[in-house]
Amino acid sequence: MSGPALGLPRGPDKPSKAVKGGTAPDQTASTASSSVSSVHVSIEGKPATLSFDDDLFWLARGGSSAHAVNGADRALDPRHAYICVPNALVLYSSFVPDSDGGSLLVRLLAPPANQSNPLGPFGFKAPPSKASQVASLQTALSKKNEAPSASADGEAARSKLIALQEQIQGPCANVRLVKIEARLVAKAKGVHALEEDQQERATEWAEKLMRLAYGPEAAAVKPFRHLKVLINPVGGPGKGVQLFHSKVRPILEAAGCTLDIQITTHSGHGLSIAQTIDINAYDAIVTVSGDGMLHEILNGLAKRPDGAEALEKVCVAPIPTGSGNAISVNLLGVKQGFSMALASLNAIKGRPLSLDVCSITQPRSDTLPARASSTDGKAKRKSRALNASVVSSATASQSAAVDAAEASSDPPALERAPSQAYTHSYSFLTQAIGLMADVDLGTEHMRALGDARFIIGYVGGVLANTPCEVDIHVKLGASGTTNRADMRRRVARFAEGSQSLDSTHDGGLQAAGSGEEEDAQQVENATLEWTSSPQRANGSGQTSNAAQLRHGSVLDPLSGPSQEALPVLDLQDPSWPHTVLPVLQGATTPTGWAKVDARISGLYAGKLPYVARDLMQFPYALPGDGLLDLALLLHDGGRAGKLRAIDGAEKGQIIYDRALSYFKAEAYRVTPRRKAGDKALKGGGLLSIDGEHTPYAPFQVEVSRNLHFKVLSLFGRFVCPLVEPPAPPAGSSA
Ligand SMILES: Nc1ncnc2c1ncn2[C@@H]1O[C@H](COP(=O)(O)OP(=O)(O)OP(=O)(O)O)[C@@H](O)[C@H]1O
Repeated sequence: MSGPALGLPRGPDKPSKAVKGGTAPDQTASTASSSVSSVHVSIEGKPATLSFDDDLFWLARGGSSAHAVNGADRALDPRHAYICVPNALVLYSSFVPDSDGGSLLVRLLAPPANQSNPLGPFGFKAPPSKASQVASLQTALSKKNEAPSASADGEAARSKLIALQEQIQGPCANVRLVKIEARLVAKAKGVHALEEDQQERATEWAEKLMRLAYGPEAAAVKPFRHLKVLINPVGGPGKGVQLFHSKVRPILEAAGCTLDIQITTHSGHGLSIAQTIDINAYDAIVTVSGDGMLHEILNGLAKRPDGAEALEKVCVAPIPTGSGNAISVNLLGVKQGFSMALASLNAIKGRPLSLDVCSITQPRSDTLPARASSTDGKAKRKSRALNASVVSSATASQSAAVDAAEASSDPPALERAPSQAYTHSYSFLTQAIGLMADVDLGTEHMRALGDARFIIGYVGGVLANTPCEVDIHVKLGASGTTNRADMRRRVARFAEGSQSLDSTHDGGLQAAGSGEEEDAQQVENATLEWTSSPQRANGSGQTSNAAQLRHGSVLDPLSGPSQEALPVLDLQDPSWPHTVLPVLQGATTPTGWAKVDARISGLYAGKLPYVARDLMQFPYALPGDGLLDLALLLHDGGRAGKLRAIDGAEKGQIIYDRALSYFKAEAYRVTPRRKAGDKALKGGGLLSIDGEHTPYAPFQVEVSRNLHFKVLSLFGRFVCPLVEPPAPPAGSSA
C-alpha cells in the first residue's frame, strides 16, 4: 500500500477529549525493546506510559515496576492500551522542558468510544493483536486471486478482503482530536532530581515520534504546512463556516499548521483568487466547499499566464462541505468521504496526486448570448464565473482585450470584447447533458437536502423520460475501448501498480504493474503523436496558456480517415452484450471520429469513479490514461430499467445495466439539436461541467496531455473497490 497505513489496530477504549497531566511520582524514560520507545509520565496525577513502535502510538496506564505482571510491563503492550492508533494519526509531538521536568505534548486523531464498552480513562480492553490482524490480512490478500467468483466461499473471502482493505484504507470513521499533556517530573522536588539526560531523552522521544508520524525519511511529508483556506459559505447545506471552525480548524491548528482563511463572497470568487494567488506562498489550498470551488480553482490556475507552472505547483486539499463532494469521496472512500477529520488529516499529511484535466471548447458565439440572456439569477452568476474562466484562442492583443473585459465580470463589457472563435475551459470531474445534468443542476433548490437531492432528481427525471436530442461524435483513439472486461483488467493492473507507489504518488501509468506495458505503450505512443502533431485548434495556434488541443476544437470539421462520411460507432461490448442496443449493420469500431447512432436519455462523461457517495458511475476511470469514460443512458431502456439501475449504483454495477452503454474514448463532441432557451428543454437547456452551469451549446472534450490538477491524497489513488460484474441476465447465452 502506498501512503500512510491507517488501518492497523485501533485503540478500543474511550479517549478523553483532552488528557491533562499533573505532578506524579513516576518519571523514568526507558526503552523496552529495540522497536518500542516508551516514556513513563504522569497524567492527571496517575502514572502512565506513552509508547510507539514503527507502526503504532499508544497510551497505557502504569508503567513502573509496580504494574508489572509476571515480569512483563503491560503498559508496553499495545493490546492493553487505553488509546492505540497508527502513527499516521499522530499530528504533533513535542517536549517542553521546565524546572520541574517538563511536558510531553502529543496530539492525535483517535477513533470514538466503543459504545458497548464505554470504559473510562485508563480502562483496559485488549484489541485483537496486531500480529493476528496482519496475519489475517495477509491470508486474505493471498486468497484474492484464487477466490472463485461465483462460489459462496469466494464471495465470503472477497467480502472479508474488502473489509480488511477498507480497514487499511480508512478505519478512522468519526475520529476525533485528542490532546495529551503528560508531565515528566521529579518524584519529590530536590530529593529525586531528574536523571541527567532525562529531558534530553524526552526531547528525542518526541522528535522521533514526530518523524514517524510524518512518514519515513525519504518520503516524509513536511509538517507545519502553511495553508490557504477558502470557505464557501453557501455550498451544500450552507454550513461550511460553522463546520470549518468546529471540526476542521482545531485539527489543522493541533498539527501546527498556519492558516490564511478567506470566506468567498460571491460565485467566481474562488476563480479570481486562484488567478492572482502567489503560487509559492502556500503548501496547499484547502477548499471548504463542494466540487464547485475546485472547478473554479482549476480554471483560475489554468487561465493564468503561468498556468502550467501554477497547476504544477499548487495542490488542493478538499474539505467536503458541499452537496456531492465527489472529489472527497474518491480520495477518502465512500465510507469516509464526508469525514471532516480524515479530510483535515489529508490537508496536513496528504501527498500530491495528479488528476487528468479535460479541455472543453465551445463556440464563442453560442456562449456569449447564453450568458447575457440567462434569467436565472444563480445560473447567471455561475455562467459569469465560467465565462471569466474561458481562455481565448485568439491573438495576444485580442486575448488581452478579452481578459480586460472578463476581469470586469460585467456581461455587457464581455460582449464588447472582440468575438473569438471558441471558448476553452477545464474540467476534472464530469460533463453531463440530458438526464444527469437535469439531476445535478435541476435540483439546486433542494440544496438543503445535501446529496439526497440527486436521488430525488434522478427518480423525477426517469419518470419524465425525456429523450436527450443531441448528436454525439466520438474518437475512441488507439487506446479507447468499448470492452468492459478489458477496462476492468486495466484498473486491476493499475491498482497493483499503485500499491508499489512510494513517494511519488503520481497516479500515472508509470505506476502500472508488469501486465500494463501494452497500455502504457499505447499511452506513450499517443503522447508522441500528440507532441509531434501540428496544432490544429482552428488554425488559431496555441491558447493563451499552456493548454494544447490534441483533437482540435469544437469548430474543426470532423472527418474520417480519408475525408469520407463518418462511420457509425459500434457500441456493442463483446464482453457484455446484455444491453438494449440494437445490432447495427455495417457498424465498426474505428479509432478516428465516428458518430453514435442511438437514442439516449443523457450523456455522462467523467474522470473519477464516484460522482457521489451513492453513485460510482465511472468505476473504470483511471488517472493518467488519457481517456474519458462515457456512459450513455439509452432511451430505449425504459423507465423501470433505469429505476432498477439505482440498485448497486454505489458499487459501480450500474455500468452493466441494460439501459447503459459504457466506453472509453480520447475525445467526444456533443451538438444539441435544440437551441438554448427552447421551452421543450428543462431549464431552457442544462449542461453541467463538474456540476456547474455551462452555456447550453455544442461542446468538445478531450483529456489534456500536458496539464494536471494536483490534489492531496492520503492513499495515492482513488479509494474504490474493483467492481464485480453482476451475473449475466437469466436466459442470456453469454
Ligand atoms: N459567497 C458565495 N455566494 C454565492 N455563491 C458562491 C459563494 N462562494 C462560492 N459560491 C459558488 O457556490 C457554488 C457551489 O459551491 P460548492 O461546489 O461548494 O457546493 P455544491 O454545489 O453544493 O457542492 P458539490 O459541487 O459538491 O455538489 C460554486 O459554483 C461557487 O461558485
